[in-house]
Amino acid sequence: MAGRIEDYALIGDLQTAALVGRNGSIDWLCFPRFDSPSCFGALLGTEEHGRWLLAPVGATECTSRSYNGDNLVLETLWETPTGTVKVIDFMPQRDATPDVIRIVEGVSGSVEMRGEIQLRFDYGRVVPWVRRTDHHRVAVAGPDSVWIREHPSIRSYGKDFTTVAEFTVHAGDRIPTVLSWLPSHYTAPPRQDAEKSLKETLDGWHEWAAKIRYQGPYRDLVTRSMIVLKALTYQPTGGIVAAVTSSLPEEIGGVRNWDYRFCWLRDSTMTLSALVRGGCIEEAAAWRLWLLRAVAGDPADLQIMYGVGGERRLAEQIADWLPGYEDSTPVRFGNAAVAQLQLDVYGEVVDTLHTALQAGIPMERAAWGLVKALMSFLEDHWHEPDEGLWEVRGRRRHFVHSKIMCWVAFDRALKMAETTGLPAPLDRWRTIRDTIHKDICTKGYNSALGTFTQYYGGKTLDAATLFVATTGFLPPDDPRVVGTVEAVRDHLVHNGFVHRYSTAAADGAKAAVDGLTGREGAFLACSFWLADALVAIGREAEACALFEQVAAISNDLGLISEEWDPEAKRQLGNTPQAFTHVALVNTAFLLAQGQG
Ligand SMILES: OC[C@H]1O[C@H](O[C@H]2O[C@H](CO)[C@@H](O)[C@H](O)[C@H]2O)[C@H](O)[C@@H](O)[C@@H]1O
Repeated sequence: MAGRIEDYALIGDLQTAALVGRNGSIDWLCFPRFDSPSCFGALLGTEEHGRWLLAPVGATECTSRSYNGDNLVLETLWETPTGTVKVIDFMPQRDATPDVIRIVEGVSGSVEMRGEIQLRFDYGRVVPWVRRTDHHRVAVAGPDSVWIREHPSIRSYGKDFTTVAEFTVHAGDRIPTVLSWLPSHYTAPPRQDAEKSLKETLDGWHEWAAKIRYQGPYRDLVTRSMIVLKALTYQPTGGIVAAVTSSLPEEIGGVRNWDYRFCWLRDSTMTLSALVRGGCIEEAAAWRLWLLRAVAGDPADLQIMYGVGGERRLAEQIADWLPGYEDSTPVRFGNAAVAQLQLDVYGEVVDTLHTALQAGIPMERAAWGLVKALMSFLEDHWHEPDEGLWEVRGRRRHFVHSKIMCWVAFDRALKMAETTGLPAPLDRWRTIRDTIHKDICTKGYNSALGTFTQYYGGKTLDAATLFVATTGFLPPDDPRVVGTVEAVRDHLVHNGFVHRYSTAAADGAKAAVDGLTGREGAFLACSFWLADALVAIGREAEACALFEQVAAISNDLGLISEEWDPEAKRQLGNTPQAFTHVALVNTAFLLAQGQG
């Protein structure tokens, strides 16, 4: 059975990632890309769906674990009655093949170790044929092959479609196992020197993390979040995935299970802004090139998300052979939200291009051409109902947040045109910006309730309306802004955590606004957004207390998923999620500014 979501550690090579449990089991790994089918999928089922256990014989949980500094090299320690052992897990920067390397280090005494490698390709469905060569065990099925190279001191044998390894580690020993993926028609992968790879991996992360500039009281949290955001970046293209997992539930046992291994324009633009804020400029330049390639074509065909290579077809499928995380079904691969209209993404893209310009990345012609094409599309469509940033699966509505972000798109496009002198229909854009503003203030604000609402004419709330306080849409001391911040704080907070909206049916409707059954946890990014809004309206102390309370639920390694169950007190949803880590970084920077 899979562990709790917060039990998992992340290792990755900037093209894919693996999750390692506190019991020493790698329960999630997709080769060769983030969005490839898994070969270890126990996270969404049982060990029969693939995993790699490496732990002392009879051990359940480790004694402690940590990253070896500002990197993704995981060190898991077990203290046993006969001795102490450390397992060092990492994925080296990609060369010819993607690899996972596990080095067992004897710290004191001697410890009996056991490894169990159960490879199950195609999301746990395919049991490969395994054979032995001179130096490897090779597992092959269909397009995939995995090559396992063990240290000579490891005795391994096949049993019940599992490669079992048994060995003793003594103080001072370092015993590596290297697992590499190759397309199945290739011959053996190049031989990896595990210790050399470890040093290169540590050096690579050290060099990258040295760029991070944050001066404030939350250094460790911010640095870990920035490393997570970097790990979610697909290095060959600059695309950024929303999380490394699929179908970790937003409600245990519920249906709200989605695949996040894609590049949402919303999530990736927010990630970019956080990376730029933290001093990582190169990633912004790479992402902009990714964006220009991904969206090339008719602006009317712009999608709200793409594959890491810019792929457009991300069809949603149900994996009915997988029992799901703690029986949460259906398990989905692909994401039907790809076909939705979400008008906010225009604002997020243009806002991020504006942030990049302010950070010194010049606006070249192709990027400005994109801005103009986006604005031209938005001119004709801003007034339409859409599915909004929460990607509702109910009917389209005039979501207030979507409209605010349309206003942001025109506002930032104008700012860029004004500062660069680039050609633009300035008067027309100003007129539309002001028309949108008036539309929102007339139809999206409920004066009886004293707050902006979730959608035009409704009475329900939405934490995304907090953006009225932080985008410059209205001055922060405007009573409508203060009223909205207070309404969210008073009505969407449960046990100290902010829900994005209510999942109960309201406004006389039979179904919930999101069209889904069940409920969900508190959406963690929204708690940080509330903290940002509190800072905007001058309530720093309240913001700081909220930030610290929310940040405290990150796991022992500083990782956070999408949601939090405020009653069961456990993480929910896909992990680690860019949205949450981005929001944490932004709030930490904001609070540091106030304290500086
Ligand atoms: O709540 C229903 C929707 O949930 C997912 O979307 C959420 O995650 C996205 C990626 O982080 C984020 O951009 C979005 O704002 C969130 O609501 C799911 O991907 C959707 O298919 C689903 O309808």
